Amino acid sequence: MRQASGAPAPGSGATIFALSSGQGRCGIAVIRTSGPASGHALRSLTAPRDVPPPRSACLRLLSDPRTGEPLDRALVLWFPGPQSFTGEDCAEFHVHGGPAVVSGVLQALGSVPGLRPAEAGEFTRRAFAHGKLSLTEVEGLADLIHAETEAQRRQALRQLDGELGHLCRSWAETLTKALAHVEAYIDFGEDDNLEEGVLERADSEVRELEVALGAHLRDARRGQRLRSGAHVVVAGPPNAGKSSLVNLLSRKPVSIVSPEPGTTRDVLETPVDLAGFPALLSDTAGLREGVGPVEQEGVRRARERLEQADLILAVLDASDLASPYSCNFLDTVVTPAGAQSPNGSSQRLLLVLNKSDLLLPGGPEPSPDVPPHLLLSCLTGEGLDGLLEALRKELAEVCGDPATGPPLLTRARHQHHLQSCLDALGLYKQAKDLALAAEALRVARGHLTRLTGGGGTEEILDLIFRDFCVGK
Ligand SMILES: Nc1nc2c(ncn2[C@@H]2O[C@H](COP(=O)(O)OP(=O)(O)OP(=O)(O)O)[C@@H](O)[C@H]2O)c(=O)[nH]1
Ligand SMILES: [K+]
Ligand SMILES: [Mg+2]
Repeated sequence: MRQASGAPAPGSGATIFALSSGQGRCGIAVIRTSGPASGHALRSLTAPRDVPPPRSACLRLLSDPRTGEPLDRALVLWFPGPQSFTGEDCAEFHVHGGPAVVSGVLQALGSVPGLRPAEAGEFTRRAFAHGKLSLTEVEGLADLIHAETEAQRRQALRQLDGELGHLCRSWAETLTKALAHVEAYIDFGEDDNLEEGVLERADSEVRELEVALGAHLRDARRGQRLRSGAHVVVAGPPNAGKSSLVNLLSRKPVSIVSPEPGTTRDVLETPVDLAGFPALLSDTAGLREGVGPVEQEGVRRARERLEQADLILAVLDASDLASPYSCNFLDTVVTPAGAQSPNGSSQRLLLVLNKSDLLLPGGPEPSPDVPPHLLLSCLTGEGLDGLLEALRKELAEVCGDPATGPPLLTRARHQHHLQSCLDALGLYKQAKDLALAAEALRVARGHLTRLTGGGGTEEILDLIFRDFCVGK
């Protein structure tokens, strides 16, 4: 059973209607209604004037109830509540997608007593209010509508399927059990009939939960990257072909390419779908010292951007590996990235040797002492498939792979509640008496419940539903 939210949908009672498919000329447009007058609206617009059997499409003539003027011949569907998306009586009109038909049907619906146009996200908000969707599922639905890459779509579908919600509810159950043990001890502590070791059991449940929450919080950055894009920074010495690579990966001429070293100076950012993952790709100035002030500023910005990168795409000219610029780049960027930092993490980096077309066919390996790398020619496109496959693997690490990994925390809100839950568990461990310990467990459980939407405040609901379009 899902948790129904405490908050009723604003204005529930009215029957709402909206165009649910996209705006503009299209083959079929879907208009839907939700609320108690849906059946009446169906009967008012259609001939014959009966509601069709539940959940099956029927062809009907639609006409304006005020004038009797025919509007369209359309498929209509009847979803009596509670077995509908919102949980209320719903009707759908699948009309021909011309603007005149759509506006005619919308105006006709507006003339039916008890009907009014829906606000943004109002259908979903009603579904939430009737316990059809939890808050994390609502967020999954919003993400699904906005998903632009395959990985985002998978992640959103998993969240819509309720995975994160299930996990939170199972964690909340663990806390309920621990709380029951503590309360039993408070009530019957002196009683001989009480099983041995109840408090120890509560302690060990809390410890296991702390480990699970900690692991998810460490993963939180990945879920957010998957929602908003990983930062991939293309860097290398001048003229290595960085801008050529950015243009190749983004499939458009984002950056100026020229034989002149020092062409790119500013950091140029472009959002791209990289092997199914969302990324923000940055082109940067070629790294070299001893040049004019403008280029030097470009180099400073490039270095700054490198520090913030989730993944560095390091580019060298395969035919120019022995040059001082190439050697310096290997020493100052590529080699340090491979080394582990004191906190155990290492900077992710893919090394690409570009301009492979300039190497002699069948010639020797360009440089056996260069760290692991991929060969590529931006000119001929050779090696691009291998690079995309390598990027897919790296980005699956950076963003988390929605095909296999645990459900990700995609929003700061999720992270906040899990962290607060963990903080409350810390208070449980320090509690000086059992009453305080029990209270800490209640606070911890409250955060898990709020994550899935139980007792959500109006402001949070407004924030989440604001992302939706009208008709959803
Ligand atoms: N033969 C060959 N030439 C390439 C290849 N990729 C890029 N070039 C050429 O190399 C030159 C430099 O390319 P850019 O993409 O401007 O290099 P960059 O690293 O962005 O250069 P800066 O912004 O000046 O640091 C241009 O003349 C490109 O046409 C390649 O795969 N093979
Ligand atoms: K150049
Ligand atoms: Mg460039």
